[in-house]
Amino acid sequence: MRSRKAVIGISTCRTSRNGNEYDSVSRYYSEAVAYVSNAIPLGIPSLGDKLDSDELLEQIDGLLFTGSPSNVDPGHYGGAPSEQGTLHDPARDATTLPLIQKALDQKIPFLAICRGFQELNVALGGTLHQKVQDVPGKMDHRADYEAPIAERFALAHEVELAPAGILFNLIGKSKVQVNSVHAQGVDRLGEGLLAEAYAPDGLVEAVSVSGASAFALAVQWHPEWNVSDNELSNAIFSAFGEACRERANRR
Ligand SMILES: N[C@@H](CCC(=O)NCCCC(=O)O)C(=O)O
Repeated sequence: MRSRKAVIGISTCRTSRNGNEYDSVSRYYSEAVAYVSNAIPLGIPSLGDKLDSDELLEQIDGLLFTGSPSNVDPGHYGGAPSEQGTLHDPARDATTLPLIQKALDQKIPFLAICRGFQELNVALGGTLHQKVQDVPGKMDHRADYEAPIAERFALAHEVELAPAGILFNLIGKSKVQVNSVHAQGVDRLGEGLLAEAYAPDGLVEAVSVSGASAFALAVQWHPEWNVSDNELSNAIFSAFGEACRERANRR
């Protein structure tokens, strides 16, 4: 019997333009899912508790939680109120934070990237530095938003992969270069999260979920960018796609 392609739900960001509101996702995530994970990408509207997530999760084989310029509202982790003018996305928070816990409970494979990595940490009770660059001893992990996108997502610093971790086992290397487009970062790790990679300043840059029954990996950097030209990025989306395909062919 022909093996069925997996369907992978992708988080969306609520954005406003010309008085209208959109649920949007960057094409780089959709393309990485379609071309490297070899799956069907499907945007999940940020409908919060109006989304029938139980019904949705019965019809998909994996979840991708994407990056976003917006910040997780610090109210979700007991953080101080954000600086005036900070971009938030309450519709996205209300959709992804409960969905992450359901994915873990229902053993649905997921990959979380940048904001998605931070959402996983918060969903499991962890906290965030709101401005990593202002934390003594930490690097500035931001990118220049005025620069062309290829510069914004260029490789920026090294990360060290945890020995015998998921990422190390994917490529058999202990150090790799990654891009860096974030101002927030993990402060206290959420319950059950295992550090998979560290930046030179000690910031946790990737995690997995201890005892997870399905693929559950989150990275602070952007493997969807130049996914085919980067060994680790390609391995991440390939392994994620395989995990989702296995679920698809069990369903
Ligand atoms: N806003 C958070 C999360 C950062 C993040 O997801 N960056 C990727 C942005 C991609 C894009 O510009 O579309 C933080 O600053 O840490």
